[in-house]
Amino acid sequence: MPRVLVSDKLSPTAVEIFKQRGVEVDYQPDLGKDKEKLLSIIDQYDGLAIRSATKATEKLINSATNLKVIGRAGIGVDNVDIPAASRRGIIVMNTPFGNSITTAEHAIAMLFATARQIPEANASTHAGKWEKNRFMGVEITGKTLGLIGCGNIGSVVAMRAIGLKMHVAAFDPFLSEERASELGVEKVELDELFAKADFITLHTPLTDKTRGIIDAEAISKMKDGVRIINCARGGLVVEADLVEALKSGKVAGAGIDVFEQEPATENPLFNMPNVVCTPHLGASTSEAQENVAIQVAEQMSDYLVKGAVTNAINMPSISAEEAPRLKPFIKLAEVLGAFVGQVTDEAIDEVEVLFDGATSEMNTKALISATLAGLIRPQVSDVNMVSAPIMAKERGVILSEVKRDKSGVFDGYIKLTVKTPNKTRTIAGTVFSDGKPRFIQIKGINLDAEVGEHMLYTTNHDTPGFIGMLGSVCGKHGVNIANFQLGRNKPGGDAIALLYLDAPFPSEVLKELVAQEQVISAKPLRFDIGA
Ligand SMILES: NC(=O)c1ccc[n+]([C@@H]2O[C@H](COP(=O)([O-])OP(=O)(O)OC[C@H]3O[C@@H](n4cnc5c(N)ncnc54)[C@H](O)[C@@H]3O)[C@@H](O)[C@H]2O)c1
Ligand SMILES: O=C(O)[C@H](O)COP(=O)(O)O
Repeated sequence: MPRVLVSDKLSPTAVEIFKQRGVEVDYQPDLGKDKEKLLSIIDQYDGLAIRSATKATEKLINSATNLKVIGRAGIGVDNVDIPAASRRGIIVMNTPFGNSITTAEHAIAMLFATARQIPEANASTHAGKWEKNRFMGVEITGKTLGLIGCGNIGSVVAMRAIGLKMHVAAFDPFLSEERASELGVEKVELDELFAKADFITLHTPLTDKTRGIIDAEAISKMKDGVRIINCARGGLVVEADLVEALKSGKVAGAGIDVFEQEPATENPLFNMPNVVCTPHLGASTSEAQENVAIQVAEQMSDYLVKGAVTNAINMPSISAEEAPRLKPFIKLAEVLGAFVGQVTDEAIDEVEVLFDGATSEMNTKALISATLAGLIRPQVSDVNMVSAPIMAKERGVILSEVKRDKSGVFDGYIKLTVKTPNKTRTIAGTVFSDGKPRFIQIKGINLDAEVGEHMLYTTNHDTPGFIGMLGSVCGKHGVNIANFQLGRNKPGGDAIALLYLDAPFPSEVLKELVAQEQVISAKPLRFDIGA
């Protein structure tokens, strides 16, 4: 039974779902803060469920020798070293929608809080001061909200702000004009947003492009008395620059939920006038926490138990419905890759995967990942569908995908073409009704070969006596042949043989075989044909 560690606080519903779906679960909600303890036990788990407190660093990931999936109950995955996870073949999944409304509402709450200085007025009133003249606010009706990042959360913020009679100017390089007009926002460039916004709210991920997007220079382009809200990620706003702008009065207020360093127990923004701070509470409502906990537990269980992939950052999705149908084709794609990977001993320049007929309607991204995994595994054993595309890219492999309508007798098949500096190799295969992969063409030569764990592939001259010679060499050394497939391009031309064996082909027999005049090459192959 797969084992999952929950190392941050999650709704108890998640634990129930894991159990119901056949996953053993270890709920240790404070472990995320105890790096050393987490490091010492992480190798015991197949899955790790986290929020933002657990830092899935390269060190942790490299110690997680059994880990297959990291599930983030929330949106931001900047606390996970995704390249490190991908290199180790670990899927990273998040829950991209479960807390978006809640977070958008927090941003709107910050908008009001900074417009009317509600936290300070509240504290003053509780202190019995009745400072009615001290807290003069601003209306938000008719004001311009500058929205940086108009994705899931930004869009909800925009809709709420429009409902509050604000004008919304949005900067998001990936926002189309159609989507902008559908939302009723004005699509603008960043400098235009800075120039016209009375309030600015951030809703982008933290990336190299967005880090420090609000710094002293950006602030200098803003209206005097602007108010800035950050409920996305610490690091988007340069805190030291914001402090200076608040001191000078250029910025009239700020609502900050996320900080450069978290947990933020000390920060120059603390106790500044009209700076409203919350401890990364954007997603903290009972509704959102229930949503993300249920979703992450379902997604992780589906992956660990059924192989379904949903909302993965580093792997194409495979729905629970398509997983059973796709599984034999994933196996096919892997064995096609594995065949070429085992007969190739030089660098791979180009890979083309052709999907014919029914296979072209399938999840070809997942099938390509599986093909690449099979192709690379003979060189790098620790590779899977997650890490293979990255490894191929790192090695400069040019990848192309071709889809075409049914073109032959098979409902659908996959054909792999691999180019190396000196050779182009092709192999095609399909899945028969028994759910097992078959090789149907090698080097353009048709055949119908069942795929076995142990095989022998030979290329030879098409001359009489080859079959007898091969049979007698095998027989002499006790090599039992379960199945034997032959093919040739033309009489007397290039021929191939593919033998399905009961055991690995002995290396000493291989020497005897390749010494035969008719044999051009002989290569023992091994395929993982397990479930
Ligand atoms: N405070 C919290 O508790 C909390 C809760 C949930 C999410 N978040 C954070 O909110 C952020 C946004 O979440 P989302 O669900 O809306 O993500 P999303 O992916 O749906 O939207 C992000 C948007 O940012 C845009 N973007 C990317 N680079 C940009 C750039 N350089 N300039 C402008 N826009 C850019 C993208 O095109 C996208 O539309 C994430 O970083 C997430 O971690 C915080
Ligand atoms: O990215 C997110 O989903 C938020 O930052 C929420 O973080 P949390 O799960 O730690 O509250």
